[in-house]
Amino acid sequence: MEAAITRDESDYDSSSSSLTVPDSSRSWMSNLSFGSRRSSVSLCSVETSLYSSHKPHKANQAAWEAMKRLKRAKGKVGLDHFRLLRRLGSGDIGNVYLCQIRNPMVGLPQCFYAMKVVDREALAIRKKLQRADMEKEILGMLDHPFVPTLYAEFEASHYSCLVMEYCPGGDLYVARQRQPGKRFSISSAKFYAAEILLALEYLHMMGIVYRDLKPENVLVREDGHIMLSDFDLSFKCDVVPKLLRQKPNTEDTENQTPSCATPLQPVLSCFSSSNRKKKGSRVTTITEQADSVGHGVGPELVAEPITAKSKSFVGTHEYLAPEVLSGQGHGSAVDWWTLGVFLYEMLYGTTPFKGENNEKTLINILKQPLTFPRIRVKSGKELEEMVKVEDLISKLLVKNPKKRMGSLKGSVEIKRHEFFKGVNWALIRSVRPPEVPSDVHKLKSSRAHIPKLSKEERDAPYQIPRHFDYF
Ligand SMILES: Nc1ncnc2c1ncn2[C@@H]1O[C@H](COP(=O)(O)OP(=O)(O)OP(=O)(O)O)[C@@H](O)[C@H]1O
Repeated sequence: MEAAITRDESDYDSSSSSLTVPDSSRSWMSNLSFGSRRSSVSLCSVETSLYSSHKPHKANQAAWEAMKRLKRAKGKVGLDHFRLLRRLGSGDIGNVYLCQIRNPMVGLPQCFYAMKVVDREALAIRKKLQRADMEKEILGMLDHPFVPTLYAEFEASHYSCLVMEYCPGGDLYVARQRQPGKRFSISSAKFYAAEILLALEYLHMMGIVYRDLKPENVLVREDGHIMLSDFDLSFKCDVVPKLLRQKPNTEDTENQTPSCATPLQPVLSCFSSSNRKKKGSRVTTITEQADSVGHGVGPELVAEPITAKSKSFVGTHEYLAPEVLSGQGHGSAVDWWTLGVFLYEMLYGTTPFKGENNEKTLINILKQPLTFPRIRVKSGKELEEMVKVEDLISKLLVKNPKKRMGSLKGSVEIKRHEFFKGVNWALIRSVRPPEVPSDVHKLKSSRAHIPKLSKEERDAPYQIPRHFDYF
């Protein structure tokens, strides 16, 4: 139960405290609550939207098809076209609602969407508008099975609305509470960590440093696979893919000295050509292609924004990397640190440097050596797996970012670790996940469980004045 802090010095333009709250009255959409769990806060910079209507990964999805048809029929999508069903959650910058298209498309199933609604005026007062704009810009660029699809975006009055893929399975923080001893099994933790690793790999290739990995931000989709959410703390940078030549059969990635070959020309792409030309999206390869070179002995493709630097103090206390705390500048290696903290929390039910209070947690992150609690294992096989995962976590939680696993060659180094041996990276999205949300069918067939908003709110939500209670 921890709130996060933010100080901002480089990629964002304001140094205002993240916990400053305007004294204001707003409508239903601003009815935000704070501090339900560990939350994260910061500010970020505005750039033009890269929203793309070309989403190859969603080509056969009914929700995407319905949205395309709606756009074709109406010309422009707006709030009037949606029926809001209930609030799914709220965070530091907005509320998220479950919604449906008002008039279902003939021949298509009625689909659910998640609509994130941000009060632009309120955020401007709190100097957090740029965070919302950054999130919108980043979401518009994404097209990957483990990150959200932005189906539509529009403004309504002073609200900004993002219509995204809906995840009915909740988040991994809640899922962890359901596990025996509030800990995931090693195989479940491996599955989730592997999918997150692929999502981070994709983001890094797109020049996006995520910065806010924590179980609360890993949502579970209808099919049980994961979706990273919440991109308002992310930052964008340029990244140029490189081919690293390496000696054959070099298993120990830490001791390799890569030599940089000529930067790879951006010729392979799973992204739209319009995106490719824009700042921050010069990376041009697909995950599977990176996989295939990552396991061979030939040159390795590396698309890691190694030189990207930010000095913003952002994230969630227990997940902050040492270099974020020291304020000397941080880059994509923060995501590999957070992957280590995430794996630790999944397996041990707590984070590795948690102190009695936030201040002590931060000191521990900087000074305390990593230790692992003893947990009972049921078999020799499990013990073996435990040894491997602890080795991986130790390599991810190296305090010096330059020596951290992944900092040099990105995800390929981590994917090759013994713990992930046997993971079929290219086909992981076809593997049966540890849990598949069981109530999805109930949710679909029984509308009685869903609506929580009054008719008045649903019909004209932004006109209803309500108390503004951020905290
Ligand atoms: N696509 C989705 N499907 C289902 N629920 C979602 C979805 N997106 C967000 N939520 C729910 O809404 C909550 C708030 O969303 P989100 O974290 O994006 O808001 P935020 O204001 O950016 O939060 P933060 O304070 O962490 O930055 C989430 O914790 C989650 O429970």
